[in-house]
Amino acid sequence: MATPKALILRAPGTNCDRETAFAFEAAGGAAERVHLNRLLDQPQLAEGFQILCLPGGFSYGDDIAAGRIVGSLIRHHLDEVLREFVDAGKLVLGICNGFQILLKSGILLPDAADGHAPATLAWNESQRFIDRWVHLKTNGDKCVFLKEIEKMYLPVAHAEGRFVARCSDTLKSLDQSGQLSLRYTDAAGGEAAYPDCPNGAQLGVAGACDATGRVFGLMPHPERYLEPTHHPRWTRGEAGEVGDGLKIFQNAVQYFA
Ligand SMILES: NC(=O)CC[C@H](N)C(=O)O
Repeated sequence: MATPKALILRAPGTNCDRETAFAFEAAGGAAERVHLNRLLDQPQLAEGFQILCLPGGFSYGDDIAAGRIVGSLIRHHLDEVLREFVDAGKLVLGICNGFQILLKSGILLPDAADGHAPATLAWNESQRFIDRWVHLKTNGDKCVFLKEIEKMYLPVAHAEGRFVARCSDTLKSLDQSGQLSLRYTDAAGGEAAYPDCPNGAQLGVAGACDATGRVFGLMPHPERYLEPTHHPRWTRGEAGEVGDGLKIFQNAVQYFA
């Protein structure tokens, strides 16, 4: 098949779109940055892409709540197009602000029958923006982006990253269905307390996927660790031969091989 193409959706305040396009290209794909207004104007543009990626940043200044404004625009104007995109077997990835948008739009976890979202990303328990590197482990094999990944070391940078489910039953059912696919750990791979879990997320959830495993959102930034020199202690020989984040983009591109 031709080289898979990723649509990198940017909005006012997005600031990781170039790095994310670079990551898809480094993984062997093609990428195009498309402004949200263009997609609102011409939703059929999405048809020419196999992957939709919502990159990190502060879309609309994180006003109201991080991801809320783009999430609402998607809900009201692009819901059908994105549902068709997913139903066609394509992939959707949301990184940090993108994960916030995916949850707030209802694209990742559809609203319950009463119209409420099953989960959200709330303010960090510390009430502060946290910028640090974290240890992660995958949970189950549902998520296509995490294929053959067991653990990763990646940076986080967010203020609203605390994964909270609506109630304990919802949390349990998401867990049982394997959708809570990425978790913070301590350096030894065990359960993470603050600051290994930077935000107080329930069950240490750092990333979650939809029921198909083809829509995935995560708080850490895989596009910030593609090359060994991105590692904070690479001069001490602590980096691997490739950055841990690259595999996520490779999995997405190779999904269409
Ligand atoms: N790095 C980002 O994407 C920023 C995330 C988000 N705007 C927050 O601070 O919660």
